[in-house]
Amino acid sequence: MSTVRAPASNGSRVTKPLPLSAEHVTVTRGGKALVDGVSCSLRPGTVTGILGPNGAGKSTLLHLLAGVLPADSGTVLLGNRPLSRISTRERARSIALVEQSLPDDVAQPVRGVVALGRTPHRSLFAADGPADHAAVERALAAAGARHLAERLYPTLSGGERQRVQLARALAQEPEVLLLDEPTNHLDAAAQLETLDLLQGLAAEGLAVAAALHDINHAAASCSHLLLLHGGRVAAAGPTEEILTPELIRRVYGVNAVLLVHPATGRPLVALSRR
Ligand SMILES: Nc1ncnc2c1ncn2[C@@H]1O[C@H](COP(=O)(O)OP(=O)(O)OP(=O)(O)O)[C@@H](O)[C@H]1O
Repeated sequence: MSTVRAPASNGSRVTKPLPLSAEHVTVTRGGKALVDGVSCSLRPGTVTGILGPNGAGKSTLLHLLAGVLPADSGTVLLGNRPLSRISTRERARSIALVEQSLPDDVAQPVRGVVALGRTPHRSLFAADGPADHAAVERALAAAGARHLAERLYPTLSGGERQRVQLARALAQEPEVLLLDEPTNHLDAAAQLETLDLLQGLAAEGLAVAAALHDINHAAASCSHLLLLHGGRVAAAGPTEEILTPELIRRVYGVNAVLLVHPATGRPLVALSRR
């Protein structure tokens, strides 16, 4: 992937990025709370790792934060405005979501798929303008997908589709980037590149949150963690303050030894069943 070019690098954003926060949000299905009274805040300049075992509520929380799933109770706020009172189009100019399951029925060349990210910035029937083309090229480069631009999307591998969906989200030029398991499908080098990209985007002012299964990916690259367990917040805060063997044992039911990565100085977790 090439050097990060932040979505704001064209100078088009003049307003200060806004935090996205959830206040006591709950979603219930069939009498079960999938997300149960969760409060959290994603601040500009941070990368929050959303962790938790299978079924903990990570994807559901991301959908709530993206505004694609309404809460049964509680509120999601962009700045101080409830997301429920912001139009879909305006919301899509501020918040981008990269889903866990990647669409496979998009019979378009990759550049066209990435250009879908420009939809909220264009008037209804207008063609893409020079600013749209530039944003698409920047996004392709940042996501390491420029070499795929002429390919037909359905012919791509899972990892290649992952990069393209990330590029589509970047082309949206969001203030808040939400990702559901963004390192899924990716090889080791591409995983690290993606995590670096997320840190780079945060450094340039975005609020980034990613649901992750790899605790070491989160420990290495997230400034903040939100651990979910049974739909509730088990712990939240700066990574180095809250990541402890006790917390990992409580949430995942496995033993952990907390080390320091010899090359990066970041926390490194060695897991074992006993
Ligand atoms: N529409 C639904 N109706 C009933 N239960 C649902 C529905 N959608 C999700 N669930 C359940 O809600 C819980 C939380 O799901 P969610 O996908 O948010 O978890 P997750 O932490 O992202 O899991 P994973 O790590 O496996 O992707 C799971 O137990 C899931 O089976």
